[in-house]
Amino acid sequence: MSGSVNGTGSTGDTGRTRSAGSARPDAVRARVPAKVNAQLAVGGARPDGFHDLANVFLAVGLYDEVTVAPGAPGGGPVLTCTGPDAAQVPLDATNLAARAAVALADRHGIAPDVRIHIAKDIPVAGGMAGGSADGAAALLACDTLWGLGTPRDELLALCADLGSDVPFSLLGGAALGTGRGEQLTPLSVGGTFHWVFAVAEEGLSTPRVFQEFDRLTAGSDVPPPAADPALLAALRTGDAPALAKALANDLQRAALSLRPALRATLTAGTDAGALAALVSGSGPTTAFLAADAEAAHRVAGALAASGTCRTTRVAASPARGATVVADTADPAAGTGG
Ligand SMILES: C[C@](O)(CO)[C@H](O)COP(=O)(O)OP(=O)(O)OC[C@H]1O[C@@H](n2ccc(N)nc2=O)[C@H](O)[C@@H]1O
Ligand SMILES: Nc1ncnc2c1ncn2[C@@H]1O[C@H](COP(=O)(O)OP(=O)(O)OP(=O)(O)O)[C@@H](O)[C@H]1O
Repeated sequence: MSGSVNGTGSTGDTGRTRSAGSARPDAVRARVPAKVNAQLAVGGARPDGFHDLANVFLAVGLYDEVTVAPGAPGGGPVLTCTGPDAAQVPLDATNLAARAAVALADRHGIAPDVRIHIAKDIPVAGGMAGGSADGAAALLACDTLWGLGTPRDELLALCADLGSDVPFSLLGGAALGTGRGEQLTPLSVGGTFHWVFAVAEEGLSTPRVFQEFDRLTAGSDVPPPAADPALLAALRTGDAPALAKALANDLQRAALSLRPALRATLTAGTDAGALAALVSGSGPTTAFLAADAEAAHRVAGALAASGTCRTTRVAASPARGATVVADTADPAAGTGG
């Protein structure tokens, strides 16, 4: 699939365009992980429509790869995407990877003429920050392609403008997100956690799930969100059974209200021996913490056989944030996917 996006500053606006350096690579590929929310504490709706969060992000080893290469002058970002869910990925200006390229180019006064290929392995609209991941990866890859050397804190600020989950996709590892989730404090993780993800037949819209949260909590006192010290200690010590006890997602009730069938998936995973089961972020992907890698594969097999999900994935955490994995020196870094 491919699509053309005419981004800001891409239509021959030479007054704002400068050469961004000489020794630039022909193509740059960045790898970026999905996330699971070990804790998602949600406060009441703010005047701007967002919700304050205490969001304990954990990057998991399921990856998209975003490759960028110079595009036709004046053409703006042109997108292609491959992978099992590629048909659900928009290839126009709304794609977070295209928005990231345009935002970075605008910041530096250059033209966002770039070909962007997304090799998508993260489930789409699954509460695993797949679009956010592509935004962070495209930002990093374009920064390298264009030789800009944008400081890390500026990249993180650009990420925050793109979406609440995007800064964490750049950072990776584990972090507490406050504000709307974009203000990050890195957390230490003392071991490897093994997860199974059950991917649902159809995605859920994140704004729709927050709306349902508001509907379900209307008239009740929503306490200010706070990170659970027991959960942070479990992460720090790499204690899977303790983490299992502390996992919590305030959006779970809303996701289950919109998609009651997810209850059967959660039950199938715990019946199969998962230490804990919860909805991942806004869902509908469900996440299962397993005692070790072998147990994770057992739980995945049982979930697949249960008929309560479309597919299952096994992944470990923590994982590195968006990382450049290849540039022009690697001929495999082309955009053909
Ligand atoms: C559910 C999570 O994935 C948990 O990590 C995130 O909070 C969602 O992050 P995201 O997809 O990057 O969301 P954004 O693109 O920033 O916002 C999409 C929509 O989700 C709702 N939203 C998002 C984040 C937040 N803290 N409060 C909200 O109410 C708003 O309706 C917003 O318009
Ligand atoms: N690069 C992208 N990949 C996937 N979806 C994208 C992308 N850019 C924009 N979108 C749009 O974003 C919507 C949400 O997709 P995404 O995979 O990011 O959901 P999500 O994982 O539930 O997000 P989050 O966990 O951050 O709330 C999709 O339905 C799609 O229309």
